[in-house]
Amino acid sequence: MKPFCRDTWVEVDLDAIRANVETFRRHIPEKTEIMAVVKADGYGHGAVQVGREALDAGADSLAVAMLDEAVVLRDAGITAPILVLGYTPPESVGIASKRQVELTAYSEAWIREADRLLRQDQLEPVGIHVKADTGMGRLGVRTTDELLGVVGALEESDKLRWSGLFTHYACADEPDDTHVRRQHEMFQAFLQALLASGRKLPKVHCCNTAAAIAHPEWGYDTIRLGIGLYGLYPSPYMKERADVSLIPALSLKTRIAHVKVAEQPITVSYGATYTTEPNEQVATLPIGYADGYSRLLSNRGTVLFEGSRASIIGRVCMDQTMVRIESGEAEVGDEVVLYGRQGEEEISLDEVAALIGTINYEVPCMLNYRIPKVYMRQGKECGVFHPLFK
Ligand SMILES: Cc1ncc(COP(=O)(O)O)cc1O
Repeated sequence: MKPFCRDTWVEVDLDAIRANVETFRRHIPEKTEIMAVVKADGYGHGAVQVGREALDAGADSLAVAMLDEAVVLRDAGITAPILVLGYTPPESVGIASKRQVELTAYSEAWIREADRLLRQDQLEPVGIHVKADTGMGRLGVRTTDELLGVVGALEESDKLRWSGLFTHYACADEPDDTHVRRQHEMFQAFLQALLASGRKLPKVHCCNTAAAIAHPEWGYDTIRLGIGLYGLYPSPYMKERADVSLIPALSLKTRIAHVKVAEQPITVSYGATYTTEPNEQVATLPIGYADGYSRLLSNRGTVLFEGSRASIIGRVCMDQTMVRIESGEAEVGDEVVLYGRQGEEEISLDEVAALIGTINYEVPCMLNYRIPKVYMRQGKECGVFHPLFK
């Protein structure tokens, strides 16, 4: 008995996750570790399941965006090092201490407040990765003086351990490498300033997927592997370079809920924006924009039925989508692929992203709590997780 009642599901191929980790393991220097980035519920693939698979496949640590995501991983029994990449309010530092999760910091005031709270509550020390803003314009120290001030404040605290130093590249996935090289030079200058001050460096990291592909020699102590872990390339340019061969891990599937043949023309969906030709086969699929399947695909997207494309007709609804079956006889219960492969055909996340005017990162992240995740290994189901029932 399936643990879910609507025949729409995400399928995650854990063999692909494993293969992608192994691909990057071979691509980067032997001394460089892999930090698997599983924020945003594993880019929509399931943070716990993907995190476990990545660690088992050779990743050394995990990274998330916020402390809450780290707590979910700890509650699931994951004991590997976890770094929170984003901002954590200082009043939450006690949770990081109790769950032994490392945090990102870049402000002296934050360091001093976090130190005060940890001392006040007599809690265990917390590992801190100092972030440098070398050109992302998001979080981080921007000058050597700021950096030395933050590191100095950490050294004065016996409740905060200086565990890392990192930066994030804004344009590593672009053909023109001027910006990323300028960022890397600035990061190297920060490292030199710290060494010149007589300090030993903690764990140093700067590479996201794109930088890891294009500049594996910049790996330092670890890369932060996000989109590549899921078998997706950071940009069309990076896909063309093809320095590494990645296997997409996610498919989105459903089963036909209703079929009709419109002998006479009928209009389809809200706004009656589509009128059928005589005798068109119209199938209704139990998925809509409330699942994170974009309404921008209305009258534009396609799905796969019996290995062929079927066009989305009319507007994508909150819970349902209609398609025109172009070949074959559709029946209720027949499987349809919305993202992924069926036979020789494939609807990639890159294609869907281009259709709706975004990047491949966003497409799986949009899929939400209403869609259960089915995990596959060697072509067989090995687990199901339904956020609705957790
Ligand atoms: C700070 C930080 N680091 C790393 C990543 C992963 O990037 P990719 O998904 O492009 O690999 C994201 C991020 O926000």
